[in-house]
Amino acid sequence: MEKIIIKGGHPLKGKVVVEGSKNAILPMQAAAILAVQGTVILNNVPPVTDVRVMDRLLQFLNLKTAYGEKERQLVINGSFPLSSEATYDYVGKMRASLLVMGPLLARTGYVRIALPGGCSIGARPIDLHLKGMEMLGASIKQDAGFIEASCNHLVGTRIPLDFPSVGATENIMMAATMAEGITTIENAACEPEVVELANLLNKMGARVHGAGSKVIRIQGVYFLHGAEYTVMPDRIEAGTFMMAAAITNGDVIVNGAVPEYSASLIAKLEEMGVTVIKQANGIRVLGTSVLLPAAVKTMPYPGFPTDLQPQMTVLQLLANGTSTMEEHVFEKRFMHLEELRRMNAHFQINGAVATLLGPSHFSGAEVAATDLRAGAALVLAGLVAKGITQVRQPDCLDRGYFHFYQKLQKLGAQIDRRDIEDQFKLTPMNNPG
Ligand SMILES: CC(=O)N[C@H]1[C@@H](OP(=O)(O)OP(=O)(O)OC[C@H]2O[C@@H](n3ccc(=O)[nH]c3=O)[C@H](O)[C@@H]2O)O[C@H](CO)[C@@H](O)[C@@H]1O
Ligand SMILES: C=C(OP(=O)(O)O)C(=O)O
Repeated sequence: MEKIIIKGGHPLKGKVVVEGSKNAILPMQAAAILAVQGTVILNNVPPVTDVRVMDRLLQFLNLKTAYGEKERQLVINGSFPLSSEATYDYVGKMRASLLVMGPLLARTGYVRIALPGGCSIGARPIDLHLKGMEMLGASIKQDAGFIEASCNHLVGTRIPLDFPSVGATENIMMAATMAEGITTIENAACEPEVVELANLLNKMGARVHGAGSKVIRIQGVYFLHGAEYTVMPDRIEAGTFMMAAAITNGDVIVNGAVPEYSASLIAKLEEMGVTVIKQANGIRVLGTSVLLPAAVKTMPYPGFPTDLQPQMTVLQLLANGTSTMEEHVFEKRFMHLEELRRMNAHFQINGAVATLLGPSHFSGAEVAATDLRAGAALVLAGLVAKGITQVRQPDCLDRGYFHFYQKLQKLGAQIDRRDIEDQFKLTPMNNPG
């Protein structure tokens, strides 16, 4: 069984380079479905698992994809007749597979996609995606674990979202690029990754206006073509390293981190006594021996990102006093805290609010990563824990971090990833003895 093993107590020092944003790349890969001519070339694409799963799904749909001549370059050619079915093999592995729905519907008029289930951070319904497709004129059927959407052609309309869902905004935006007339998405998600997708779509010939604001207006066009795009740096990876520097009382330059995208995190770090210096190509973070408590609420952008919530709770647990974390995006995103309890964390959870009773003195323990960011939080805790921490299910981290432990090693962390034999094995039921 693979584990990440960490010996805590080493301040991080040096420079780390941030990869391209996973959450920007995934919808861009899906957007390549819309290009009936030419290729979509994406630069700054790390080979994290989620990107590879989306790549396999595109191949399954009959797009031709390849890593390009340049490092971290992905080339996608969708100018072939496409298949329109995404099976549970893909959707079950990664919820973002749902992002092929809008583009496939726009391009082929039909899509059959397995229903994504809930996951370890929440139920994650897809009603807003479906409502958007329906309002554009698709008829939706649900049967045998699949959603089927079909249309003669899509027609632009006004689509108010009950919640500024990132995925629904992206899916509807992609579907609307080739709809007849104008689509207006109201209460749209304002995340930088949505802006990135709009920029790529516009390079492909779409007419998307207002991305990054609450109202996005899409004027439909007849067809989209290939384009080349360099993806923005991953603000969640950047934030994770900024917090790793802060908790270890380190001094780290996070190269590629964009202050504007990390503004809510920077504000909280400064409130907690951490020094944050904005530089030309990144952000330098200098830790402190005493972290101050803080109250944090996750919110859609530009609020504090839910994808940095588990990592932030580690800082709050270490702070000198009581902090609170309110999770307003996903209803089950405190599972990492139960794992941190094994490491001596003290907290109470009441619905969406976690009260973090600092200062916790972490002691190394064996813990399990329940999802990507939970895994990152456990590794961060391991960096400051007394003794050895072992994090099970490290493949969760591979979904969105490339060379995570190697980058920490380079910054001076005592960390490794090893295959350790499982001592507990049951004989299969059908083969007793
Ligand atoms: C691949 C990707 O970009 N993933 C990000 C994306 O996920 P994702 O796009 O899935 O997140 P959403 O913004 O859609 O979800 C936010 C909230 O809206 C709810 N909801 C969403 C859709 C819907 O049809 N109905 C509904 O109720 C969800 O259950 C959740 O409670 O944004 C999240 C919020 O910033 C991030 O944590 C994820 O890392
Ligand atoms: C929740 C995340 O991703 P996804 O939406 O793909 O599950 C994440 O990146 O933290």
